[in-house]
Amino acid sequence: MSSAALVTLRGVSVAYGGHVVLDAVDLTVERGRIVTVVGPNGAGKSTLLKVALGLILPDAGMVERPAACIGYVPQRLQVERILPLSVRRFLAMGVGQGGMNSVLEAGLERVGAGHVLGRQVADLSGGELQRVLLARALLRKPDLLVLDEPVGGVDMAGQAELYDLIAGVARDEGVGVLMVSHDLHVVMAATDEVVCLNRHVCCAGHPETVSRHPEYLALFGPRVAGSLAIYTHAHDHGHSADGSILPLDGGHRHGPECRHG
Ligand SMILES: Nc1ncnc2c1ncn2[C@@H]1O[C@H](COP(=O)(O)OP(=O)(O)OP(=O)(O)O)[C@@H](O)[C@H]1O
Repeated sequence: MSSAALVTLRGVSVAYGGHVVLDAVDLTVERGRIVTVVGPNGAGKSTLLKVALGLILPDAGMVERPAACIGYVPQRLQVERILPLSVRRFLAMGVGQGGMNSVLEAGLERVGAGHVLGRQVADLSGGELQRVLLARALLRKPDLLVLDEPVGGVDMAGQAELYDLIAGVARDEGVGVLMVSHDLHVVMAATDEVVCLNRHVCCAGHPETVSRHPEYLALFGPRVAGSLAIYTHAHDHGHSADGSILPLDGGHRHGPECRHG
């Protein structure tokens, strides 16, 4: 495993009741890199993220997770709708010590949701909730962000803003990002590597290369795939010529509060 790796999966397989949903999957997320997993419904994308997070143990293969702190935005939040829980409290629970109002407010401002601090989580719109979840993940100051369709329910302008924010966090703070997305058009512009998953890894690599791969074309069709190239652009994430990136200092720390500094 490279010294910049935050999480590495090798030969990971998962089956539910004898039904294989992940088959010999390899994946690495390095510091400062954005890896986006695409694939049809039921392809195993969320399962893959949960394996990377350690929430599901694989039936075969291995997972190494040297990331010190992980921020996770799940696909769906299981909030008890009748449980009174303010956004302020919800964010404070996520960051533990140091959850001062001003810090929480700044965290919300960053994702364009400064106005919801005093609201109840249950009353948020879908797009507002996604922004709050992203703010909560970022407030932890993670070195690895795991995002399962992070902009679901967010309007188009907001989606582009949030993907820009995610790209900035990777570029400027060296955070590694593992993300699932259906927003293929938008996501291509904020991705270093695309992993096309359909139980197994069909193809993986630079967005433009993947968008021309026969297996990718077979899955998504030439119409979707053809339009992707328009949205791809080169990245300047400060990688060295051989693609290697800054090494990560070790340490393995989980739990609600992993804010550094
Ligand atoms: N706990 C579980 N028990 C049994 N089957 C499961 C379980 N979780 C997921 N599955 C099945 O595993 C397969 C992969 O599910 P997963 O949620 O990983 O797919 P996905 O690619 O994220 O799908 P989507 O794009 O629809 O969110 C699906 O067929 C799903 O029904």
